[in-house]
Amino acid sequence: MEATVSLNQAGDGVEVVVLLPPELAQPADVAVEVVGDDALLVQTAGGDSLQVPLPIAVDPDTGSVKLRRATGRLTFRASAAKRAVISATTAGANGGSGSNNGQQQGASSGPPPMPPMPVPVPLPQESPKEEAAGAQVAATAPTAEAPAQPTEAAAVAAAAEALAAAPLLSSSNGDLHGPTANGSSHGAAAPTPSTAAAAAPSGGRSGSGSASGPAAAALSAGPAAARAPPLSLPKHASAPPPPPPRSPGAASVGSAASADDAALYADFFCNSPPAMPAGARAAAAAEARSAPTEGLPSGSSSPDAAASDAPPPPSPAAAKAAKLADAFTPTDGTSSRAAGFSFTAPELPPPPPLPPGLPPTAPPIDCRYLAVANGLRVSAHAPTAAMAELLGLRPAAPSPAAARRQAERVEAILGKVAATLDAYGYAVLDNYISDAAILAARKELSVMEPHYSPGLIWVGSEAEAGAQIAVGGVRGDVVLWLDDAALNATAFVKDGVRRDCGFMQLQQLLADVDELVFEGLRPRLPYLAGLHRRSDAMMAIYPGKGARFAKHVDNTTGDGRRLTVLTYLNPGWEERQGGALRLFPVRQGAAPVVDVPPLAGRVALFLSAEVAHEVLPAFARRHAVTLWYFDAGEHAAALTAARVMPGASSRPSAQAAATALLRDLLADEATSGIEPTPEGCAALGTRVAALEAGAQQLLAAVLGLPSTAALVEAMRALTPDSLRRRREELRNMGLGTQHHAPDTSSYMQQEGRTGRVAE
Ligand SMILES: O=C(O)CCC(=O)C(=O)O
Ligand SMILES: [Fe+2]
Repeated sequence: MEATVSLNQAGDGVEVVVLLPPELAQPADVAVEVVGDDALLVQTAGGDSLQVPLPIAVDPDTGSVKLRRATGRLTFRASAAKRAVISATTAGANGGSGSNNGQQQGASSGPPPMPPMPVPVPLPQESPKEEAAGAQVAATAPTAEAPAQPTEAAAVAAAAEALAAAPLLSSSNGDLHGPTANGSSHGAAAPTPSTAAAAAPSGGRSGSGSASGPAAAALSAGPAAARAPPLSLPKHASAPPPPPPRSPGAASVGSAASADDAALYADFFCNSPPAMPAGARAAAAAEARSAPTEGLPSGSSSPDAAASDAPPPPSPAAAKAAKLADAFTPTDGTSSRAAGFSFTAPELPPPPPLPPGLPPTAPPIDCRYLAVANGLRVSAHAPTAAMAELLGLRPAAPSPAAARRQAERVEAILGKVAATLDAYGYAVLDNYISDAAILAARKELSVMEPHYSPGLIWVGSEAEAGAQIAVGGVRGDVVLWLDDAALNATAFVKDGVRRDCGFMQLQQLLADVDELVFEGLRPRLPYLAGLHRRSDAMMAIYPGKGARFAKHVDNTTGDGRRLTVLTYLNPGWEERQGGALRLFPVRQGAAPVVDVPPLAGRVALFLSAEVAHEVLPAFARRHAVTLWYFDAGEHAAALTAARVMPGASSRPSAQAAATALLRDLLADEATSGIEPTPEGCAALGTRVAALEAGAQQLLAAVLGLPSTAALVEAMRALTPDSLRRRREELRNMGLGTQHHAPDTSSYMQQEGRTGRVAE
């Protein structure tokens, strides 16, 4: 890449022309960030990067960058509000030559600026959210097409207008650092049966489930300032404005990048700090300093303190130690879990009512600002980024003022997410994963798609007893469990054929979600204080054709899962394609049904034991990643219970026989071998009576019967009607049934009974 730079006529903007590599397909592949106060960092998803020094100092929060795909042209503008500052700085920086001359100033190597070429380029079929990106950037600051808007109202209006116009844009004015400025090392989860055989784990990353490779660590080594003190959740004060009345039926959360939410953009991108007068800011800073900081690891400081005192950054070893300590120590909370891991499943308190003043449906929260950091880290995995680092092309840490603003902005977004989850029991985050990261992860997964298997549901009356079976009418997806070994594999073997694979981008995506949960939310919400690990990643594809997942609650038996987190990987998803996640919130005063379309980059969070949900029929291929985060105490109790399970029923043959029978018993009438006729029921009774004892024990436990004798008797007494009813119940899986096995994998492994395909 090459760049030239020139000041515009008014002196409040800079035009940067970057020649992009010809193979660059779309603007989503380019991330641009203001670094320090006077440089742009341009990075492609392929790992190329270029630092462009600017002839003027600018404010990273109020500048914007625009990219035209057709011409590979970038325009950088500083906001009108900053003009005075810019002029003054420019005068100093350029020896008083002034900035209104329009002449080329800080040109680096490369050809002269290209004239604008308004050649539209057709969008690719699966286009990422270009419209949203366009609106976003336009809302950030004035551009050549949208002149400076001095007031908040005007900025909001510009945002709304831009949403309608949606030019071809993609860029970011963002923060190099994620929510807490590091790659997470959490998520080293117990293995779960994986359908992919991880044939050749990569040596360099052995033993680590973390996605934070060396390059990522280098890129994300930011100020610890991003770690904010726990929030006292502003349930009333931060209430977003009520949404406009909606048509009856389920509320739909739409997208945070819609005109309805222009206020959010204004909040985060137009009028972000420093909006407070200097005096008020100082007072707020003093107040923040005196505020209690419990929950913070020792040695960390508030954003303000970090910014003004600029403490030296901790050594990498110290930072790693602090992070590990933080990861495994509950950071807050009043229950016994705060002191360690209790071994009794904690009772969740009854859900509180929705605080007054909040809209019945939680508005989606725009997290693009955080996604910028994610996008940059994704590209950091490429070797060229490491090379840039070595050559000193990477910018130094941002200035203290810029770091403080970044931390404040991150804090505001995370605070909003925590407050929303707290108030509603669910939250929807938009644009948390960048388009580039989504596309990259999908590409990595595409090689595995033939190896997804039908999703299983867990049936059983207790956490420790039951079976996993596939019942298409209940759950129509196919899934691929990716554990640490699979995520680190470089090849897999299936049917004797070896194929290369690699999941760097996916690992980064998972690390970003882990970071959100463990470092963004756990310290802020007492009932998440005990989160200690998460499940393996469950990749799911609903193949279209109306595939769905019936209504259910994820954790009804105290299996340890506290938070369910879904990430959607569907560029260009349209509402008419269905496939919305339908939530059934239970908070008094909240909308009882909320539909969440599976838009790319969207992350939906909800409390696993509280919020029933289903996937509405999907009429296009729908990709999702599901992660469950475990509460340490409840999880330990569930694992202990699984370990003391009696022996006979745990034999593989017993499990297989019970599963086969259950599948027949509960499957669609069309696909089951058991007819709902008197003859069919009689045959069933005979079949159950002939099963091995272990299988009978399992079935009895699954169906909630006290003994194997009771099971045989119940099966003999089954009538066509009661069989139909039982099937119907399962299809409308309600609160009494869970569909995922509790994480008993350590037990399963001891017994050598993992479901792993070892080829
Ligand atoms: O994909 C979704 O939106 C939800 C899937 C789900 O409920 C589950 O896997 O438990
Ligand atoms: Fe679920």
